[in-house]
Amino acid sequence: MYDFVKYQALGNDYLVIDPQRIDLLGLPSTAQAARLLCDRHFGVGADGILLGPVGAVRDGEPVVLHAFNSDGSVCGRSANGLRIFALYLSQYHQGARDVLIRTLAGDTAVRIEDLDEGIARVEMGRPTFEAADIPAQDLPGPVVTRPLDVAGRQLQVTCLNNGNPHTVVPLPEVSAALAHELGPLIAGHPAFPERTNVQFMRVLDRETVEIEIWERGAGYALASGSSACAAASAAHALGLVDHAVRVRMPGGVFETTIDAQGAVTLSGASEQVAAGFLAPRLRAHLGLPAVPDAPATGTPAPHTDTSRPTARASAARGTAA
Ligand SMILES: N[C@H](CCC[C@H](N)C(=O)O)C(=O)O
Repeated sequence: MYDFVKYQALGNDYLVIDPQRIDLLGLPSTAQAARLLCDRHFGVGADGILLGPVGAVRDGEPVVLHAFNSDGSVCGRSANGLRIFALYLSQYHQGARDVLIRTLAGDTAVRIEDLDEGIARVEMGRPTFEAADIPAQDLPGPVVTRPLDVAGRQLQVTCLNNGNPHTVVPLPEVSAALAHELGPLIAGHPAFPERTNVQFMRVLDRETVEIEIWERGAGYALASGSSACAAASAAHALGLVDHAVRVRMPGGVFETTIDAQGAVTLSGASEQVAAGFLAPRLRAHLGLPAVPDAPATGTPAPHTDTSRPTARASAARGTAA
């Protein structure tokens, strides 16, 4: 069993860690350990960690997943994380094509549509725009087109919660520079007591939006599943798009659908990019016990896992375009 398996979905990367191998929740500081593992200079590097399955996997019962952002904070529900975790289950745990995953934000159904291409669909349900549920304060709910002062600029924002909080800022032009400039100010704005993910959105036509993302707890992101869903939901609530919305991000394109009740699904590819072991010194630094099959000096350990992954998303960038 590996210490971690790394996946990416349009450039949004996650480490999947089996708690039986690395008991992150049992460490004195889970947040600190998650932060170090996600650190791109001193650790392995990722936008977040998917820790699961937590507890036994039983037929007919949801599989429990805990997720962390790269700053060590807890991530309620990650749409890419769920799709990646479903793929991981099918590659390493003989998971079914349809799986129900239990997150802190509730149970979510994921279907693997094409294992070879790594394509999975996640049912994100109906978001809430109510201020109390986002949570957002001093923005009377529903928070649709409300003014928000950000560093002397008055922006019109639409906020929602689809498992985690999002603030969508429709603008005539969006850019990575703008996301870096305003993203952290909105994510940490006092109006959002639990912080917020931020999407700067340009609506291109009734089926297409373009977003730049600043993720709560992870910063600038090339793509994000729940952000794509949030942008589609906000554009739909504003009457700017119809029921099938293509969301373009720097990392590529996701397809979303919104049903008559407002429930959102997202489909797209993800792929495994690496699997490996932590060096013994890093394990020790994290407070983890040594394991017999980890490579001691950087020499790869013999591969003992027979369930070799088969799925690869071909040309993940722009696959769903
Ligand atoms: N990348 C994730 C979203 C992470 C959300 C996280 N930043 C939080 O709000 O805790 C996704 O694909 O949905």
